[in-house]
Amino acid sequence: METEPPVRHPDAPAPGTKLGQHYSRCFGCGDEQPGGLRLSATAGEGVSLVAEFEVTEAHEGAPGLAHGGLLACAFDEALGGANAMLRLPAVTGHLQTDFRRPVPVGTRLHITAQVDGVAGRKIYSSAAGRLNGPDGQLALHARALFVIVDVSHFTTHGNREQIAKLSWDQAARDEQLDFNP
Ligand SMILES: CCCCCCCCCC(=O)SCCNC(=O)CCNC(=O)[C@H](O)C(C)(C)COP(=O)(O)OP(=O)(O)OC[C@H]1O[C@@H](n2cnc3c(N)ncnc32)[C@H](O)[C@@H]1OP(=O)(O)O
Repeated sequence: METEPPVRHPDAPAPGTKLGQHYSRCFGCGDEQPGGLRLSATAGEGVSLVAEFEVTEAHEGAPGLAHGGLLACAFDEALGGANAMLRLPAVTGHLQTDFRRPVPVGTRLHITAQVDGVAGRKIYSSAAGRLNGPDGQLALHARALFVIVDVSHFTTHGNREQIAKLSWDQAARDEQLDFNP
């Protein structure tokens, strides 16, 4: 697949900027979602971000170990967040996760996510997850394809009332995402 290098949007949040939750009920980042991951993300260099979340008992699969599906969710969220550097609304088309090491409850999972290339509406991304910090043991690796969509994707298929409550302009002022409700 021929891709173009991703181009960081001139209005993308500066490296080091903490990205706010894009929707308070988002399972990945929202603070009003019981048992949610509450993943916090920071803009990285280029078209990338760094994200972290703490694995709790709410995220267990086997006793004391994270559920793989929830870990994949964290990667979906982090990889989706990297699209903020392009400032293009996009949804996950394909997500592939390699689970290399178990992730115990109490781990702070450190994720680096980046956009690798763009081909038309297709955004190709990858991410790595390490245990308890950027120098920790590699536990997961993921690749994803996001497809750029019009905002009408969300208003047509989603909850229009909830979407109307989102303050898109305020979000933009706060340098948060103004898409992917
Ligand atoms: C800080 C946080 C920031 C925000 C984080 C958000 C994280 C969460 C992100 C999500 O979880 S989004 C929710 C999960 N994803 C979805 O619900 C998407 C459901 N799927 C769809 O709505 C449609 O299938 C989709 C919009 C993805 C594509 O439909 P379209 O009719 O618009 O496009 P089309 O099917 O023509 O595909 C466009 C291109 O993408 C390709 N494509 C689409 N899906 C693909 C797929 N699954 N695998 C490979 N290629 C795929 C397709 O082949 C085509 O390639 P070409 O341009 O080369 O012809």
